Amino acid sequence: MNGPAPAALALRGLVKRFDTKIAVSGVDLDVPAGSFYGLLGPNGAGKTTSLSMAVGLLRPDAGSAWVLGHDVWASPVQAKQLLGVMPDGVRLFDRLNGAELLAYHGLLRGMDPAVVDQRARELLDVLALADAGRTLVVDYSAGMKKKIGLACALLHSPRLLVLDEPFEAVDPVSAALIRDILHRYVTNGGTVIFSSHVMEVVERLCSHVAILAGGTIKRVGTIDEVRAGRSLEDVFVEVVGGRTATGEELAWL
Ligand SMILES: Nc1ncnc2c1ncn2[C@@H]1O[C@H](COP(=O)(O)OP(=O)(O)OP(=O)(O)O)[C@@H](O)[C@H]1O
Repeated sequence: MNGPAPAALALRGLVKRFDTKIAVSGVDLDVPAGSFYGLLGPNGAGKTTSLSMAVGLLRPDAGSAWVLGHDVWASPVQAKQLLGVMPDGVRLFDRLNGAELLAYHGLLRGMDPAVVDQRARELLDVLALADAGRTLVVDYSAGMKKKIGLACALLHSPRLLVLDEPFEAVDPVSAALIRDILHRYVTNGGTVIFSSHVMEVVERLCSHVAILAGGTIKRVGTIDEVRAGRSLEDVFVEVVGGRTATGEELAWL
């Protein structure tokens, strides 16, 4: 291939409107291959909407998304082969147990059943889900659902992982486990982008960060570029704009 290697994920002019609400209003982003990318933003910033459009789960009103040079909407099969996704909320076939869910994912992707079986066992073991045995995913705790979602995203060994709030509702031990797995994945050449509200997680893990607020990217770059000698939290609060209680409110409380 000539020219520079394509970004692992490139977003151009993504727009999404829900009725009168403009959730995302022109998001451009380049996630370099091999980066660990944090997408920070307050509640309602448009993180889930942007990531859903980026991976082919939600059709944009305008704009486009490419995964390693493949247009997600024009060439979905090529793009999705390279992509592992952990969506927000529970979009899992949850009337299956963990092993069945992974088998189902693997077979949907056309993987060799023996490979699926071996990888599923390893993933359940590493993510400490093997003990859940025949428990249905619907009966998993919130943290266990995050972990089985991550296992589904990793099963086919994708080049790019897109994770919506992977650390939410996860206990510290499981969070450390997920961090280790993602760190190893990036060290071995993978690329991760994940959304979060948690500065420390992003500051600790990520090489790059984008701050999204009100449906647009407000800051973007390497962690050091965005921090510019300050804490990420200070930059975030400045960008997003804080609201402080004056003491007048909630006087009845
Ligand atoms: N299906 C929908 N219908 C109507 N409005 C929606 C829909 N999905 C999202 N929105 C609105 O779009 C905006 C962005 O939502 P989004 O879920 O992308 O934010 P977010 O940054 O992921 O927030 P959070 O951190 O709280 O998960 C919000 O105002 C939300 O109410």
